[in-house]
Amino acid sequence: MQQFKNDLILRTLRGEVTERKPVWLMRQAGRILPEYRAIRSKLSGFIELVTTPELAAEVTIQPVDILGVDAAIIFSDILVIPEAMGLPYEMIEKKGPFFPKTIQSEADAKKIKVADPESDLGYVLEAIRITKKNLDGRVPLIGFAGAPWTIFAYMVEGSGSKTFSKAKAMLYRTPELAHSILQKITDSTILYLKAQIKAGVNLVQLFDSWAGLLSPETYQAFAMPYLKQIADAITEVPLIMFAKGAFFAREYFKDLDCAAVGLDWTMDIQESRRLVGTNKVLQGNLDPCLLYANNEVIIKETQEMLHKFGDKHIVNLGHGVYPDTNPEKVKRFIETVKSFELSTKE
Ligand SMILES: Cc1c2[nH]c(c1CCC(=O)O)Cc1[nH]c(c(CCC(=O)O)c1C)Cc1[nH]c(c(CCC(=O)O)c1C)Cc1[nH]c(c(C)c1CCC(=O)O)C2
Repeated sequence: MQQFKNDLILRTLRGEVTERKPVWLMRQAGRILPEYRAIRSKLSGFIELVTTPELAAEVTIQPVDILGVDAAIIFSDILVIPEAMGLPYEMIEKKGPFFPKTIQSEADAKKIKVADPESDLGYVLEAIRITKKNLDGRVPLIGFAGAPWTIFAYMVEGSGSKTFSKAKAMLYRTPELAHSILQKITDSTILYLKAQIKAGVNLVQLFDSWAGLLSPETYQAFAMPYLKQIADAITEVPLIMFAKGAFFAREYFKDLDCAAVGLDWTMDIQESRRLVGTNKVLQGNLDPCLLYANNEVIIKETQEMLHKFGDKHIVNLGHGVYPDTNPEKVKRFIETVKSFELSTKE
Protein backbone atom coordinates (compact mmCIF):
# COMPACT_ATOMS: atom_id res chain seq x y z
CA MET A 1 0.00 0.00 0.00
CA GLN A 2 1.15 3.53 -0.81
CA GLN A 3 2.56 5.67 2.01
CA PHE A 4 1.06 9.15 2.33
CA LYS A 5 2.29 12.17 4.23
CA ASN A 6 -1.36 12.81 5.08
CA ASP A 7 -3.76 9.86 4.93
CA LEU A 8 -6.41 11.19 7.36
CA ILE A 9 -9.24 10.61 4.91
CA LEU A 10 -8.26 6.99 4.24
CA ARG A 11 -7.83 6.19 7.92
CA THR A 12 -11.20 7.79 8.68
CA LEU A 13 -12.82 5.73 5.92
CA ARG A 14 -11.35 2.59 7.47
CA GLY A 15 -13.11 3.50 10.72
CA GLU A 16 -9.94 4.48 12.58
CA VAL A 17 -9.97 7.29 15.14
CA THR A 18 -7.70 10.05 13.85
CA GLU A 19 -5.95 13.02 15.46
CA ARG A 20 -8.35 15.38 13.64
CA LYS A 21 -11.07 15.20 11.00
CA PRO A 22 -10.16 15.24 7.30
CA VAL A 23 -11.60 18.07 5.18
CA TRP A 24 -12.10 18.65 1.44
CA LEU A 25 -14.70 20.48 -0.65
CA MET A 26 -16.84 19.30 -3.50
CA ARG A 27 -15.91 21.47 -6.52
CA GLN A 28 -12.72 22.62 -4.79
CA ALA A 29 -10.91 22.56 -8.14
CA GLY A 30 -12.53 25.29 -10.13
CA ARG A 31 -13.64 28.85 -10.48
CA ILE A 32 -13.23 29.93 -6.85
CA LEU A 33 -9.46 30.03 -7.42
CA PRO A 34 -7.90 32.87 -9.47
CA GLU A 35 -5.10 30.40 -10.27
CA TYR A 36 -7.72 28.14 -11.93
CA ARG A 37 -9.28 31.01 -13.87
CA ALA A 38 -5.83 32.03 -15.13
CA ILE A 39 -5.30 28.62 -16.72
CA ARG A 40 -8.89 28.33 -17.93
CA SER A 41 -8.86 31.77 -19.64
CA LYS A 42 -6.04 30.72 -21.98
CA LEU A 43 -8.12 27.84 -23.34
CA SER A 44 -11.12 27.51 -25.65
CA GLY A 45 -13.23 26.34 -22.72
CA PHE A 46 -13.88 23.87 -19.94
CA ILE A 47 -13.72 20.82 -22.22
CA GLU A 48 -10.22 21.67 -23.42
CA LEU A 49 -9.11 21.81 -19.79
CA VAL A 50 -10.74 18.46 -19.00
CA THR A 51 -9.12 16.79 -22.02
CA THR A 52 -5.60 18.18 -21.51
CA PRO A 53 -4.10 15.86 -18.86
CA GLU A 54 -1.16 18.08 -17.80
CA LEU A 55 -3.49 21.03 -17.15
CA ALA A 56 -6.21 18.92 -15.54
CA ALA A 57 -3.53 17.57 -13.19
CA GLU A 58 -2.33 21.09 -12.41
CA VAL A 59 -5.79 22.40 -11.43
CA THR A 60 -6.41 19.21 -9.42
CA ILE A 61 -3.41 19.99 -7.23
CA GLN A 62 -4.09 23.73 -6.85
CA PRO A 63 -6.51 23.37 -3.91
CA VAL A 64 -4.02 21.13 -2.08
CA ASP A 65 -1.33 23.82 -2.36
CA ILE A 66 -3.55 26.88 -1.94
CA LEU A 67 -6.36 25.79 0.39
CA GLY A 68 -4.67 23.01 2.34
CA VAL A 69 -7.36 20.34 1.83
CA ASP A 70 -6.72 16.75 2.96
CA ALA A 71 -7.54 15.17 -0.42
CA ALA A 72 -7.40 16.08 -4.09
CA ILE A 73 -10.29 15.25 -6.46
CA ILE A 74 -9.41 14.63 -10.06
CA PHE A 75 -10.45 17.53 -12.27
CA SER A 76 -12.99 16.16 -14.72
CA ASP A 77 -16.77 16.00 -15.04
CA ILE A 78 -19.48 13.40 -14.61
CA LEU A 79 -20.50 14.09 -18.23
CA VAL A 80 -17.46 12.39 -19.74
CA ILE A 81 -19.41 9.11 -19.41
CA PRO A 82 -22.30 10.08 -21.71
CA GLU A 83 -19.67 11.29 -24.17
CA ALA A 84 -17.77 7.99 -23.99
CA MET A 85 -21.09 6.18 -24.59
CA GLY A 86 -21.77 8.18 -27.75
CA LEU A 87 -23.45 11.39 -26.61
CA PRO A 88 -20.93 14.26 -26.67
CA TYR A 89 -21.64 17.30 -24.47
CA GLU A 90 -20.97 20.99 -24.82
CA MET A 91 -20.42 23.35 -21.91
CA ILE A 92 -22.19 26.62 -22.54
CA GLU A 93 -20.69 29.53 -20.65
CA LYS A 94 -22.90 30.66 -17.73
CA LYS A 95 -25.58 28.11 -18.69
CA GLY A 96 -24.08 24.71 -18.20
CA PRO A 97 -24.07 21.44 -20.11
CA PHE A 98 -25.88 20.85 -23.40
CA PHE A 99 -26.20 17.62 -25.42
CA PRO A 100 -26.89 18.07 -29.14
CA LYS A 101 -28.01 14.41 -29.31
CA THR A 102 -30.16 12.79 -26.60
CA ILE A 103 -31.95 9.48 -26.06
CA GLN A 104 -35.68 9.61 -26.83
CA SER A 105 -36.43 6.19 -28.26
CA GLU A 106 -35.39 2.58 -28.35
CA ALA A 107 -33.55 3.28 -31.60
CA ASP A 108 -31.53 6.03 -29.88
CA ALA A 109 -30.80 3.72 -26.94
CA LYS A 110 -29.53 0.99 -29.28
CA LYS A 111 -26.93 3.40 -30.67
CA ILE A 112 -25.26 4.06 -27.32
CA LYS A 113 -22.51 1.70 -26.25
CA VAL A 114 -20.86 0.63 -23.04
CA ALA A 115 -17.84 2.92 -22.60
CA ASP A 116 -14.34 1.53 -22.98
CA PRO A 117 -12.36 3.66 -20.51
CA GLU A 118 -8.92 2.85 -21.90
CA SER A 119 -9.81 4.05 -25.40
CA ASP A 120 -12.61 6.57 -24.74
CA LEU A 121 -11.45 8.13 -21.45
CA GLY A 122 -7.69 7.79 -21.71
CA TYR A 123 -7.30 11.52 -21.07
CA VAL A 124 -8.82 11.16 -17.57
CA LEU A 125 -6.62 8.16 -16.78
CA GLU A 126 -3.55 10.07 -17.97
CA ALA A 127 -4.54 13.08 -15.83
CA ILE A 128 -4.79 10.71 -12.83
CA ARG A 129 -1.32 9.27 -13.49
CA ILE A 130 0.25 12.74 -13.80
CA THR A 131 -1.58 13.97 -10.70
CA LYS A 132 -0.39 10.98 -8.65
CA LYS A 133 3.17 11.59 -9.72
CA ASN A 134 3.06 15.30 -8.92
CA LEU A 135 1.17 14.89 -5.64
CA ASP A 136 4.03 12.67 -4.59
CA GLY A 137 2.11 11.12 -1.68
CA ARG A 138 1.08 14.40 -0.06
CA VAL A 139 -2.64 13.51 0.10
CA PRO A 140 -4.86 10.79 -1.40
CA LEU A 141 -6.58 11.34 -4.76
CA ILE A 142 -10.37 10.99 -5.12
CA GLY A 143 -11.85 9.58 -8.33
CA PHE A 144 -15.53 9.99 -9.15
CA ALA A 145 -18.44 9.32 -11.44
CA GLY A 146 -22.06 10.36 -11.68
CA ALA A 147 -24.59 7.87 -10.34
CA PRO A 148 -26.61 6.10 -13.08
CA TRP A 149 -29.88 8.01 -12.49
CA THR A 150 -28.12 11.41 -12.69
CA ILE A 151 -26.24 10.44 -15.87
CA PHE A 152 -29.47 9.05 -17.38
CA ALA A 153 -31.19 12.34 -16.52
CA TYR A 154 -28.68 14.30 -18.63
CA MET A 155 -28.68 11.78 -21.49
CA VAL A 156 -32.47 11.96 -21.87
CA GLU A 157 -33.09 15.59 -20.92
CA GLY A 158 -30.13 16.96 -22.90
CA SER A 159 -29.31 19.75 -20.44
CA GLY A 160 -29.79 20.84 -16.87
CA SER A 161 -33.41 21.27 -15.79
CA LYS A 162 -35.37 22.13 -12.65
CA THR A 163 -37.65 19.12 -13.03
CA PHE A 164 -35.88 16.73 -15.44
CA SER A 165 -39.41 15.89 -16.55
CA LYS A 166 -38.41 14.31 -19.87
CA ALA A 167 -36.08 11.95 -18.06
CA LYS A 168 -38.68 11.17 -15.38
CA ALA A 169 -41.37 10.68 -18.05
CA MET A 170 -39.28 7.91 -19.58
CA LEU A 171 -39.15 6.09 -16.21
CA TYR A 172 -42.96 6.07 -16.06
CA ARG A 173 -43.79 5.59 -19.75
CA THR A 174 -41.22 3.05 -20.87
CA PRO A 175 -39.64 1.57 -17.75
CA GLU A 176 -38.01 -1.28 -19.64
CA LEU A 177 -36.28 1.11 -22.00
CA ALA A 178 -35.14 3.18 -19.00
CA HIS A 179 -33.76 0.08 -17.30
CA SER A 180 -31.81 -0.95 -20.41
CA ILE A 181 -30.17 2.49 -20.58
CA LEU A 182 -29.46 2.53 -16.83
CA GLN A 183 -27.80 -0.88 -17.13
CA LYS A 184 -25.49 0.33 -19.91
CA ILE A 185 -24.58 3.40 -17.84
CA THR A 186 -23.91 1.16 -14.83
CA ASP A 187 -21.66 -1.18 -16.83
CA SER A 188 -19.75 1.85 -18.17
CA THR A 189 -19.44 3.36 -14.70
CA ILE A 190 -18.03 0.20 -13.14
CA LEU A 191 -15.41 -0.12 -15.90
CA TYR A 192 -14.60 3.57 -15.60
CA LEU A 193 -14.18 3.55 -11.81
CA LYS A 194 -12.02 0.42 -12.00
CA ALA A 195 -9.85 2.10 -14.64
CA GLN A 196 -9.51 5.18 -12.40
CA ILE A 197 -8.45 2.92 -9.52
CA LYS A 198 -5.91 1.15 -11.72
CA ALA A 199 -4.54 4.56 -12.79
CA GLY A 200 -4.07 5.50 -9.12
CA VAL A 201 -7.11 7.00 -7.34
CA ASN A 202 -7.30 6.01 -3.67
CA LEU A 203 -11.05 6.35 -3.08
CA VAL A 204 -14.08 7.15 -5.22
CA GLN A 205 -17.26 9.17 -4.84
CA LEU A 206 -20.54 8.68 -6.67
CA PHE A 207 -22.52 11.90 -7.27
CA ASP A 208 -26.28 11.41 -7.49
CA SER A 209 -26.96 15.10 -7.93
CA TRP A 210 -30.59 14.71 -9.04
CA ALA A 211 -31.58 11.98 -6.57
CA GLY A 212 -33.91 14.40 -4.79
CA LEU A 213 -36.19 14.63 -7.84
CA LEU A 214 -37.33 11.02 -7.50
CA SER A 215 -39.94 9.61 -5.16
CA PRO A 216 -38.78 6.98 -2.66
CA GLU A 217 -40.46 4.24 -4.73
CA THR A 218 -38.92 5.45 -7.98
CA TYR A 219 -35.51 5.70 -6.36
CA GLN A 220 -35.86 2.13 -5.10
CA ALA A 221 -36.82 0.95 -8.58
CA PHE A 222 -34.51 2.96 -10.84
CA ALA A 223 -31.53 4.01 -8.72
CA MET A 224 -30.85 1.54 -5.92
CA PRO A 225 -30.35 -1.64 -8.01
CA TYR A 226 -27.66 0.10 -10.05
CA LEU A 227 -25.99 1.70 -7.04
CA LYS A 228 -25.85 -1.74 -5.49
CA GLN A 229 -24.16 -3.20 -8.57
CA ILE A 230 -21.54 -0.44 -8.46
CA ALA A 231 -20.97 -0.67 -4.70
CA ASP A 232 -20.62 -4.45 -4.91
CA ALA A 233 -18.18 -4.20 -7.82
CA ILE A 234 -15.88 -1.57 -6.30
CA THR A 235 -14.00 -3.63 -3.75
CA GLU A 236 -10.52 -2.15 -4.20
CA VAL A 237 -10.96 1.26 -2.55
CA PRO A 238 -13.49 2.98 -0.25
CA LEU A 239 -16.65 4.40 -1.84
CA ILE A 240 -18.48 7.57 -0.77
CA MET A 241 -22.15 7.76 -1.82
CA PHE A 242 -23.56 11.28 -2.18
CA ALA A 243 -27.22 11.62 -3.17
CA LYS A 244 -28.32 15.23 -3.06
CA GLY A 245 -31.79 15.88 -1.67
CA ALA A 246 -32.57 12.20 -1.15
CA PHE A 247 -33.81 12.22 2.47
CA PHE A 248 -35.51 8.89 1.94
CA ALA A 249 -32.38 7.24 0.58
CA ARG A 250 -30.33 7.57 3.75
CA GLU A 251 -31.89 4.45 5.24
CA TYR A 252 -31.39 2.55 1.97
CA PHE A 253 -27.69 3.39 2.08
CA LYS A 254 -27.37 1.67 5.43
CA ASP A 255 -27.33 -1.64 3.54
CA LEU A 256 -25.28 -0.42 0.58
CA ASP A 257 -21.68 -1.63 0.60
CA CYS A 258 -20.12 1.84 0.78
CA ALA A 259 -17.72 3.25 3.37
CA ALA A 260 -19.33 6.67 3.65
CA VAL A 261 -22.54 8.57 2.93
CA GLY A 262 -22.53 12.25 1.99
CA LEU A 263 -25.19 14.57 3.44
CA ASP A 264 -26.43 17.83 2.01
CA TRP A 265 -27.09 20.78 4.33
CA THR A 266 -30.84 20.15 4.55
CA MET A 267 -30.30 16.80 6.24
CA ASP A 268 -30.31 16.71 10.02
CA ILE A 269 -27.04 15.25 11.29
CA GLN A 270 -28.37 13.20 14.22
CA GLU A 271 -31.32 11.89 12.23
CA SER A 272 -28.93 10.92 9.43
CA ARG A 273 -26.72 9.04 11.86
CA ARG A 274 -29.77 7.10 13.08
CA LEU A 275 -30.86 6.25 9.54
CA VAL A 276 -27.43 5.34 8.17
CA GLY A 277 -26.35 3.43 11.29
CA THR A 278 -23.13 3.62 13.26
CA ASN A 279 -20.85 1.64 10.93
CA LYS A 280 -20.47 4.11 8.10
CA VAL A 281 -18.62 7.40 7.95
CA LEU A 282 -20.74 10.51 7.25
CA GLN A 283 -19.54 13.33 5.01
CA GLY A 284 -20.70 16.93 4.83
CA ASN A 285 -22.62 19.11 5.30
CA LEU A 286 -22.10 22.86 5.80
CA ASP A 287 -24.41 25.03 3.68
CA PRO A 288 -22.16 26.44 0.90
CA CYS A 289 -23.85 29.82 1.47
CA LEU A 290 -22.38 30.02 4.95
CA LEU A 291 -19.10 30.83 3.23
CA TYR A 292 -20.64 34.20 2.31
CA ALA A 293 -20.94 35.04 6.03
CA ASN A 294 -18.36 36.83 8.14
CA ASN A 295 -15.51 34.90 9.74
CA GLU A 296 -17.07 34.68 13.22
CA VAL A 297 -20.21 33.10 11.81
CA ILE A 298 -18.20 30.69 9.65
CA ILE A 299 -16.12 29.59 12.64
CA LYS A 300 -19.11 29.21 14.97
CA GLU A 301 -21.26 27.28 12.49
CA THR A 302 -18.38 25.04 11.47
CA GLN A 303 -17.55 24.20 15.08
CA GLU A 304 -21.19 23.43 15.80
CA MET A 305 -21.31 21.10 12.83
CA LEU A 306 -18.10 19.35 13.93
CA HIS A 307 -19.59 18.76 17.39
CA LYS A 308 -22.87 17.42 16.01
CA PHE A 309 -21.19 14.88 13.75
CA GLY A 310 -18.86 13.50 16.41
CA ASP A 311 -16.45 10.91 15.09
CA LYS A 312 -16.59 8.99 11.78
CA HIS A 313 -16.85 12.28 9.91
CA ILE A 314 -15.26 13.64 6.74
CA VAL A 315 -15.78 17.38 6.73
CA ASN A 316 -17.17 18.92 3.55
CA LEU A 317 -19.89 21.28 2.37
CA GLY A 318 -23.37 19.97 1.69
CA HIS A 319 -22.80 20.46 -2.07
CA GLY A 320 -20.21 22.01 -4.35
CA VAL A 321 -18.65 25.33 -3.33
CA TYR A 322 -20.27 28.21 -5.26
CA PRO A 323 -17.97 29.84 -7.86
CA ASP A 324 -18.19 33.36 -6.38
CA THR A 325 -17.01 32.25 -2.92
CA ASN A 326 -13.99 34.13 -1.58
CA PRO A 327 -11.12 31.61 -1.21
CA GLU A 328 -10.13 33.33 2.06
CA LYS A 329 -13.46 32.21 3.54
CA VAL A 330 -12.78 28.67 2.37
CA LYS A 331 -9.42 28.83 4.11
CA ARG A 332 -11.10 30.02 7.30
CA PHE A 333 -13.46 27.02 7.15
CA ILE A 334 -10.54 24.62 6.61
CA GLU A 335 -8.45 26.18 9.40
CA THR A 336 -11.41 25.87 11.78
CA VAL A 337 -11.58 22.16 11.06
CA LYS A 338 -7.84 21.71 11.44
CA SER A 339 -7.66 23.43 14.82
CA PHE A 340 -10.84 21.88 16.20
CA GLU A 341 -9.68 18.59 17.74
CA LEU A 342 -6.52 20.29 18.99
CA SER A 343 -8.49 22.91 20.88
CA THR A 344 -10.85 20.34 22.43
CA LYS A 345 -7.98 18.08 23.54
CA GLU A 346 -6.19 20.83 25.45
C1 LIG B 1 -24.09 17.61 -11.82
C2 LIG B 1 -22.58 17.59 -12.00
C3 LIG B 1 -21.86 18.04 -13.13
N1 LIG B 1 -20.53 17.84 -12.88
C4 LIG B 1 -20.35 17.29 -11.64
C5 LIG B 1 -21.63 17.10 -11.09
C6 LIG B 1 -21.90 16.42 -9.77
C7 LIG B 1 -21.67 17.32 -8.64
C8 LIG B 1 -22.76 18.31 -8.39
O1 LIG B 1 -23.88 17.90 -8.12
O2 LIG B 1 -22.44 19.51 -8.43
C9 LIG B 1 -19.12 16.88 -10.99
C10 LIG B 1 -17.89 17.69 -11.14
N2 LIG B 1 -17.64 18.71 -12.04
C11 LIG B 1 -16.39 19.19 -11.85
C12 LIG B 1 -15.76 18.42 -10.84
C13 LIG B 1 -14.28 18.60 -10.53
C14 LIG B 1 -13.71 18.22 -9.30
C15 LIG B 1 -14.07 19.06 -8.10
O3 LIG B 1 -15.08 18.72 -7.41
O4 LIG B 1 -13.34 19.99 -7.77
C16 LIG B 1 -16.72 17.51 -10.37
C17 LIG B 1 -16.60 16.48 -9.25
C18 LIG B 1 -15.75 20.29 -12.58
C19 LIG B 1 -16.59 21.30 -13.23
N3 LIG B 1 -17.71 21.09 -14.00
C20 LIG B 1 -18.17 22.26 -14.48
C21 LIG B 1 -17.33 23.31 -14.03
C22 LIG B 1 -17.47 24.78 -14.40
C23 LIG B 1 -16.93 24.97 -15.77
C24 LIG B 1 -16.00 26.14 -15.95
O5 LIG B 1 -14.87 26.17 -15.47
O6 LIG B 1 -16.46 27.05 -16.65
C25 LIG B 1 -16.33 22.71 -13.25
C26 LIG B 1 -15.16 23.38 -12.59
C27 LIG B 1 -19.31 22.41 -15.40
C28 LIG B 1 -20.54 21.66 -15.07
N4 LIG B 1 -20.65 20.31 -14.98
C29 LIG B 1 -21.94 19.97 -14.63
C30 LIG B 1 -22.69 21.16 -14.57
C31 LIG B 1 -24.16 21.24 -14.22
C32 LIG B 1 -21.82 22.21 -14.88
C33 LIG B 1 -22.14 23.67 -15.05
C34 LIG B 1 -22.35 24.32 -13.74
C35 LIG B 1 -21.46 25.51 -13.55
O7 LIG B 1 -21.15 26.22 -14.51
O8 LIG B 1 -21.10 25.71 -12.39
C36 LIG B 1 -22.42 18.60 -14.39
